[in-house]
Amino acid sequence: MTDASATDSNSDEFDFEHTPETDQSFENALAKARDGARLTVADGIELMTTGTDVSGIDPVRKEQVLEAADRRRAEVVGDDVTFVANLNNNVTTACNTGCLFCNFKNTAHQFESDYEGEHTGFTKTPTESREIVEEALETGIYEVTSVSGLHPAFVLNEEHREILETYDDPYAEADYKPPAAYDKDPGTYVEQMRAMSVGGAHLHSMTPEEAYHARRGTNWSYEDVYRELKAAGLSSAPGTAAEILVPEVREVICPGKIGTEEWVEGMEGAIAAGLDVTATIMYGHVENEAHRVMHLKVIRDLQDRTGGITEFVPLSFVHQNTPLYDRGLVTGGASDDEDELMIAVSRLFLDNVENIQSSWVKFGNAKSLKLLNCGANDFMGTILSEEITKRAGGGYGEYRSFDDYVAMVSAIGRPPVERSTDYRERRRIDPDDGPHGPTLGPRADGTPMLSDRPDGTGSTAPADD
Ligand SMILES: C[S@@+](CC[C@H](N)C(=O)[O-])C[C@H]1O[C@@H](n2cnc3c(N)ncnc32)[C@H](O)[C@@H]1O
Ligand SMILES: Nc1c(NC[C@H](O)[C@H](O)[C@H](O)CO)[nH]c(=O)[nH]c1=O
Ligand SMILES: N[C@@H](Cc1ccc(O)cc1)C(=O)O
Ligand code: SF4
Repeated sequence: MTDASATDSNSDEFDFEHTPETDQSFENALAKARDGARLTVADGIELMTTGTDVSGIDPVRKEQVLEAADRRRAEVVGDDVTFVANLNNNVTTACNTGCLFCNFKNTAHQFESDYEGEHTGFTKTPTESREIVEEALETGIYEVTSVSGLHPAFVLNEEHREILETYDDPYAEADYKPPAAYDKDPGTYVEQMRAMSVGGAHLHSMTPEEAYHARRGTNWSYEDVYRELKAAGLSSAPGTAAEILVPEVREVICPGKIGTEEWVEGMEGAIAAGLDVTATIMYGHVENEAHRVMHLKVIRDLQDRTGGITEFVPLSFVHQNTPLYDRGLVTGGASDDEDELMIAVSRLFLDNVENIQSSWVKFGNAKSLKLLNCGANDFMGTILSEEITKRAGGGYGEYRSFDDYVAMVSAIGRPPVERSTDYRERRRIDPDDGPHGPTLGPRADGTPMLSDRPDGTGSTAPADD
């Protein structure tokens, strides 16, 4: 068996049980993919590696996989390229979980009132979150995505706080410290949900990891927690915190995070509470292709059981400023070939998930457009602000206007389509009838976004590539 692993990491060091080796042949796997047959994990590994019988990525085979995925995309969702008018609002960077791929967080002790050093993190009160959303609503956005660090003062509600305060040593036992210990109070999760679900905006928030934090130290079910959040204004939940849903990889990159089974339990709880969810994979670090496909299997099984996943988002690891890179555990992120195959095999393997996203914040304009021809059909959203990728060293900017979107999508000959978060509402945009602005939200009247940004940057996307 040759080394078919293409990941730019020192993965030999990890001595993983799962390696990209199969008894299947690439040709068989490709034939099954072309026929629309359900793929096994072995099939997926063959496609992801372009065959475990060859070393590295075979360019001819890669094109065959991409073509099969592009064709499947056209059959399943047609040619439309969808995107959403949204705002990203991260509430706090305080977090003690210590994931080694993450440079978004700042350890929470730095936020304590008596801390004397400097740090670059932030916490927003519910009132501040509301003001940020209110201001963004004026640009026509109709979705707020909010993911945050697990601040020790964050609790679901006052009842949760009372339970945590009964512990002898709440910080050691349940990562809880009262707001009085900190410079700034993030309030409760319920208060933040109420604050951000203003003006008819769709609130997309509370990853399974955040939901875990919102029930820590209690025996509450994920479903009950998500019900409470939904009653406070939550509309759907992001399936991040997934990273790679294989225990031997999580042990290396995020030993402090919930495990694979608990992530699945969290997602099922959200769906049982009546929320749509998304699902993600964060790849291109220490994992190999077998892990990537095993992850896809976890997602496909979850979708078979629930039908609750609206989209799948492959997030390519941004390595520059992360502990994984600093400590020499990886030497870079995924290659272009790996990004293309990740999107294509997601499309082919996830036969029960309609929408596959190409994320410009991770790939930049040129590559994310290419990926729309490798199996992806969704092109993310305007976001207006971005901290996670930026702090990790990503350089593709923090927003795209509708004019940017229409220009980019038209340039590859596909129809630009504005969508709601749940994909139920759609509007095809006439590229010749500009300037373009969102129309689906309560305050979205078609006025172009970002024409009067306070920093004067206007609506031009950064020239990233
Ligand atoms: C930063 S966390 C915030 C929400 C919450 N703390 C959690 O972990 O679910 C959101 C996601 O960002 C992604 N992320 C973090 N650092 C990244 C990096 N360097 N490259 C790519 N994605 C990253 C991970 O997939 C992570 O689950
Ligand atoms: N809403 C989407 C985002 N938002 C930005 C993220 O919250 C985040 O900052 C970053 O992606 C961290 O991994 N990003 C997407 O890639 N896709 C979305 O739909
Ligand atoms: N990792 C990102 C990206 C993302 C957000 C929302 C999604 O539905 C999908 C992906 C986040 O946690 O915010
Ligand atoms: S990924 Fe989330 S949980 Fe992990 S350190 Fe970053 S903010 Fe904290």
